[in-house]
Amino acid sequence: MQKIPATVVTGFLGAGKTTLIRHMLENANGKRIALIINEFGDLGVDGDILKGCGDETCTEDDIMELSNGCICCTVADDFIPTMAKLLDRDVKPDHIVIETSGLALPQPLIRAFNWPDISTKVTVDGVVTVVDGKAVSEGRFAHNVAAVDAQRKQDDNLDHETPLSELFEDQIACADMIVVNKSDLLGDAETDALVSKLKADSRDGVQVVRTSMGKLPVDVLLGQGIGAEADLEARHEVHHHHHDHDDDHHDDHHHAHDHSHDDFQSFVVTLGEITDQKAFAAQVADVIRAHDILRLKGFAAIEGKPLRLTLQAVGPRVDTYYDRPFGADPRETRLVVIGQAGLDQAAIEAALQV
Ligand SMILES: Nc1nc2c(ncn2[C@@H]2O[C@H](COP(=O)(O)OP(=O)(O)OP(=O)(O)O)[C@@H](O)[C@H]2O)c(=O)[nH]1
Repeated sequence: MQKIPATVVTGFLGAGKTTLIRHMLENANGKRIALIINEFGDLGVDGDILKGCGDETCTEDDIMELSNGCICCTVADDFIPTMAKLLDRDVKPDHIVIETSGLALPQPLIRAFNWPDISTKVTVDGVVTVVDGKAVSEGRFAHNVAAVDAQRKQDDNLDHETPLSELFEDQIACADMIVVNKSDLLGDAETDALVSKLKADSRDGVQVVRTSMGKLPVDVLLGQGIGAEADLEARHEVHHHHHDHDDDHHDDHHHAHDHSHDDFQSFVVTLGEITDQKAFAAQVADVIRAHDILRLKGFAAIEGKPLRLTLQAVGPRVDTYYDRPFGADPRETRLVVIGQAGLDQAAIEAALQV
């Protein structure tokens, strides 16, 4: 049986998690997504917002709420039974998305995926950390710090002393993908600076993407294939020494401008038959690295092979396997390339030629 992939979405109150999840549900292309939401008392209205989205592929039954506070302290009482219920259903979800409050460390939640009944059925596809680009670049980390503190006080299991900056570091340390949201409130230069800083502060290979209103293509958000539960060691808290941001933000005017262009772009590259499968996979990995491509996937026609070679790349990790004969499809190589807007399509096409 194939394991169901689960994506963990974390980030402070107001970073844009619910907005991102809603966008994902509205663009799920028939993928059946189940949601587990970690609500905090009265403050959370996410469940209601999401239930109101009315998407056929995500009915009310597909949304489960955890209401006992801090997810990492209630794993055994709340999270595991909820997960077990979800996995017992006749119609299994294609993907599970777990929205956490972002105040608890994500690490204990990921560890829970190693529990006996869970580990054979689900795998952590990836941890997505949503950040409020505006608040982080101003050194505040959350839009409404008082609201975050109030949320914290509601739960006795959470320590009330750790500064937000440290909780933020833990979210970054645990992330497989960092979404810099609210880029509409930042200038391009500020967004660039934040993206570079977060790339430098995160583990190797972590994708940092920018967007606004959580408009991340579902193909970029889901299907990272990380298997985070087997990779806990890499997610230990890192204690970076952040420089003080205090000097950076007297310049407080909003650079809100209209990003009429999309944040992401995708195009198809068509090639002929490939002679050397291994060399081609290596070439694809090089192109992905050189051009910061987020996803690349498709089918390749390999000389002398009747089956199509499926190619799936997340960042520079390229997976290949033969799936089925070409049948009526033309024997050619077709690859979909997905990245942030501004990809150099001509250069990428040229670099993929064999
Ligand atoms: N300007 C701007 N506002 C945004 C963006 N994304 C979300 N918002 C707004 O920010 C507020 C918080 O967004 P949510 O999606 O509810 O944030 P959240 O992380 O789910 O917060 P909680 O679920 O309450 O923890 C909402 O009013 C959103 O409309 C963005 O990219 N730009």
